[in-house]
Amino acid sequence: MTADIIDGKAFAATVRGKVGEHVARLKEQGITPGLAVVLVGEDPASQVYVRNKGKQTLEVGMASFEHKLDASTSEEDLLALIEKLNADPAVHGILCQLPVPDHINADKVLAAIDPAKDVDGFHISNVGLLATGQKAMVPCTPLGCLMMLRDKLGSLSGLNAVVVGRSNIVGKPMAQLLLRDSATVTIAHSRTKDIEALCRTADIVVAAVGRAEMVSADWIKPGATVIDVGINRVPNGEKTRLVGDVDFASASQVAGAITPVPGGVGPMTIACLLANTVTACCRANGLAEPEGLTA
Ligand SMILES: Nc1nc(=O)c2c([nH]1)NC[C@@H]1CN(c3ccc(C(=O)N[C@@H](CCC(=O)O)C(=O)O)cc3)C=[N+]21
Repeated sequence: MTADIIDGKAFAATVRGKVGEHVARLKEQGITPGLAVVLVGEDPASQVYVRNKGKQTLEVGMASFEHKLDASTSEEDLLALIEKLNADPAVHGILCQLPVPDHINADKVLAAIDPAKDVDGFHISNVGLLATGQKAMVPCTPLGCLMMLRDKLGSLSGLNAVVVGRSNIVGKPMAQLLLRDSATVTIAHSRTKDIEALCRTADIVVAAVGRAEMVSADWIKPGATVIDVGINRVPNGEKTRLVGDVDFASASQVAGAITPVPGGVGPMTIACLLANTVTACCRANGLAEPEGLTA
């Protein structure tokens, strides 16, 4: 059997289409959603992201505010910029690219962002709201994964889900979202005993460990749905290529459905960032939330 390939690129285009329609409606009322992205230094993964994001923000009709700061920028100056963006009524979403340089405390930066403008969903207020089942801003990557899972499987109720990876950005919020959809959720990580056997019990595997091609066919239950969050650049002759945390060639022989890298979760992450910005804008203006774009 070979798996269905979940086309994240096409799915993301559909999400962006919906975002664009909402933006057009907001503009008729004199409101233009605005997204501010702050990038400190020159992390290569972040640069890829910023490049794609800036283009797509404008394509859906939103305002884009990019702040590229030198790697030597002080924490104080960064916090001052965030305060300015918090107070700016044209800015509905603020994202500070992670990682930030070592001399800046990332937790402090995330805590400074107005939770209502926190389109990354990383502020502890939003983390707590999500964990307690209240209205939150939901992190973009897990939100994109959830949209693809719901689209593929319909209901997730009662399914066994294993999330490989326990990061604050992906693993933990992904587990919260799966739990909210009534899946039976296990979070696996580097200390998990017999991780392969555990994964083989899963109807849904979400791989978010940051290790190239770690999850192979013998980790996968036949017919399972596999979501690959990994973005790993590996040598490929003279050049490099992008691979996920899943060994796609082998896993796709066993899985029922699988996301590719590139073209899977990555494009959905950016689409969900745009979706979150529209959601934040609607909430800020006391308007109904955009349908089909929230968790
Ligand atoms: N505060 C914050 N929030 C983030 O969400 C965040 C961040 N910081 N820092 C960096 C990482 C990285 N990230 C990516 C998102 C999409 C692609 C993406 O679109 N990837 C394409 C491939 C791009 C290529 O060809 O290189 C794909 O998977 O198809 C990549 C990387 C978001 N991040």
